[in-house]
Amino acid sequence: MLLEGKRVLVTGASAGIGRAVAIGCARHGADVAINYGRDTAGAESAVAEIKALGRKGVAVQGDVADPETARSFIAVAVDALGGVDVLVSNAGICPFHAFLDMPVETFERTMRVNLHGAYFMVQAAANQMVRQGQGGAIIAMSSISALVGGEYQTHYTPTKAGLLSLMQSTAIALGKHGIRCNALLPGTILTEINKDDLADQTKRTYMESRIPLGRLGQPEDMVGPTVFLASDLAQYVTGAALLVDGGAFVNLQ
Ligand SMILES: NC(=O)C1=CN([C@@H]2O[C@H](COP(=O)(O)OP(=O)(O)OC[C@H]3O[C@@H](n4cnc5c(N)ncnc54)[C@H](OP(=O)(O)O)[C@@H]3O)[C@@H](O)[C@H]2O)C=CC1
Ligand SMILES: C[C@H](O)[C@@H]1OC(=O)[C@H](O)[C@@H]1O
Repeated sequence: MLLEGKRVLVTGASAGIGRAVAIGCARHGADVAINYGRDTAGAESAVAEIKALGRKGVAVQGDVADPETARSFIAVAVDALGGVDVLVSNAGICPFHAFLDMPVETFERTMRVNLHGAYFMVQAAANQMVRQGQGGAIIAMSSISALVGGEYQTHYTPTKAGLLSLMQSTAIALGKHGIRCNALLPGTILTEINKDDLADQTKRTYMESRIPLGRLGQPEDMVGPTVFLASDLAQYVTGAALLVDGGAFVNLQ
C-alpha cells in the first residue's frame, strides 16, 4: 500500500483522469477528497467507490476558477480527513477552437480554469501543508501539450506549459518545507474532453498511428505515475516532468 495513511486531494474528479486517479489512490491506501464542477452524480459515485475500498471519501463542489473554491476545498478536506498530504491539481477544460476567431470568453475561461485555478489550489494546499509541518506532494496534470502545439488548442497549450512552469517554480519555493512539486504530462487519453475531437475517425487513426505502444491512453494509465509521484518512493523527485504518452512525443518518424 504505497499511499497508506496519506490524505489525497484531487480536483476535477467527477470523471475522466481525475476520477480514475482518485479511486486509484484509494486503492493504494489513501483517504481521498475530490473537487468537481457540475457532475454531482459522477462525484458521488466516485466517493462511493472510494468508500467501498474501505477509505474515507468526500466530494466538494466548486468552480476552481474562483479562488474561494480552493479555500473551501482545503477546509472541508481537512475537516473530513484530518489534513492534506497530497494535492493532484487536475481540473481542466479544452474547448477546441480555431485561433483567428478565438472568442475572448473561451480564451479567458480556459486560462482561468486551467492555470489560475491550479495556482489557487496549489497555493491553498501548500499553505495547509506548511501549517502541518510534515511536507507533502503536489502534482499538476499538465500535458504533452506543454511541449508541443495544437492548431485548435492555442488557448489551451499555454495553460499546460504554464502548469509545468508552476511546478518548477513551486518546487523551488516549497522545497525548504519538504513539499515536492511535479508535473504529469499525459498524451492523448480517451475521456469526455476529446470525445468530439476524436469522433473524426481519420484524426483518431492518425493519432493512434503516432503512438509506439499502439493505442490511445485510458484514464487508468495515469494512476501508476500519480501514485508513484505521491508516494515516498519519489522522496527525492521534485521539479520533474513525467511524460505518460505511450511514446507519442519521441515519435518523429
Ligand atoms: N484527456 C487527455 O487527453 C488529456 C487530459 N489532460 C488534462 O487532464 C485533466 C483532466 O482531463 P480529462 O479527464 O481528460 O477531462 P474530463 O472532461 O473527462 O474531466 C474533467 C474534470 O474536470 C472537472 N472540471 C472541469 N472544469 C472544472 C471547474 N471549473 N472546476 C472544477 N472542476 C472542473 C470536471 O468536472 P465536472 O464535469 O463535474 O464539471 C471533470 O471532473 C485536464 O487538466 C486536462 O487538460 C492532459 C493531457 C491529455
Ligand atoms: C484534449 C486533447 O485531446 C488532449 O489534451 C491534451 O492535453 C493532449 O495533448 C491532447 O491534445
